[in-house]
Amino acid sequence: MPSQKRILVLVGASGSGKSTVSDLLIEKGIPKLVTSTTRKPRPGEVNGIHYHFRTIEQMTEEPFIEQTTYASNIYGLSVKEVEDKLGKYDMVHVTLDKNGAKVMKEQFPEETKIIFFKITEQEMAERMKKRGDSIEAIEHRIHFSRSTEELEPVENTDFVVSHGTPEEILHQILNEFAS
Ligand SMILES: Nc1nc2c(ncn2[C@@H]2O[C@H](COP(=O)(O)OP(=O)(O)O)[C@@H](O)[C@H]2O)c(=O)[nH]1
Ligand SMILES: Nc1ncnc2c1ncn2[C@@H]1O[C@H](COP(=O)(O)OP(=O)(O)O)[C@@H](O)[C@H]1O
Repeated sequence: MPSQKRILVLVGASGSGKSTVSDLLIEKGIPKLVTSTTRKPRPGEVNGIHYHFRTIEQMTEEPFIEQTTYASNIYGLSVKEVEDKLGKYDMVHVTLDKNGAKVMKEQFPEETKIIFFKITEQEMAERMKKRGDSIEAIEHRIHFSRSTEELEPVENTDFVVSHGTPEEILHQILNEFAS
């Protein structure tokens, strides 16, 4: 029998709107798989809600489905997070880079739906500026996304979102996957 469970994987460059849409999905009752990172919290980010903020040592202390290094920080999705939330809910979402999306498609081929947030380099810079990122952080991220072709859709993308307000994008996603 086909699995009824769904994992919506949000992928896109820095500033493409993943976190904004993630917050709206949570409001709609579609919980987030909270990943772990060694990155420092941004203003307003809460430990356990936006990320589990960890030291490098702590990233070796539990099993992970996958880990990636992105712009000099380590990120990872723990086995516990997936087991706990997928056990409780039919649909969850998670924000990952392209490496993480690939692993999820391999590990959970039936459940995983990859949603790619398309954005131009100019929009990316403007959005990060609006979010309050420093010039150094913006330049570092842009350089990184050029070198990793992050602005190009990832392999096995199921759905591409590009234009619209965060609310419009939310509705596109719900129409596609929550009906
Ligand atoms: N593979 C993988 N990627 C992650 C994980 N957690 C977050 N990411 C991705 O890491 C990248 C950097 O995230 P973040 O530092 O929050 O920066 P942002 O994209 O500017 O919001 C984004 O592409 C996230 O989707 C994870 O556990 N595994
Ligand atoms: N669809 C959108 N249109 C215009 N601005 C947006 C949109 N989505 C997000 N933003 C703004 O762009 C900035 C970066 O968004 P964010 O969700 O933090 O991106 P990401 O998580 O992909 O790095 C924020 O200031 C946010 O308010």
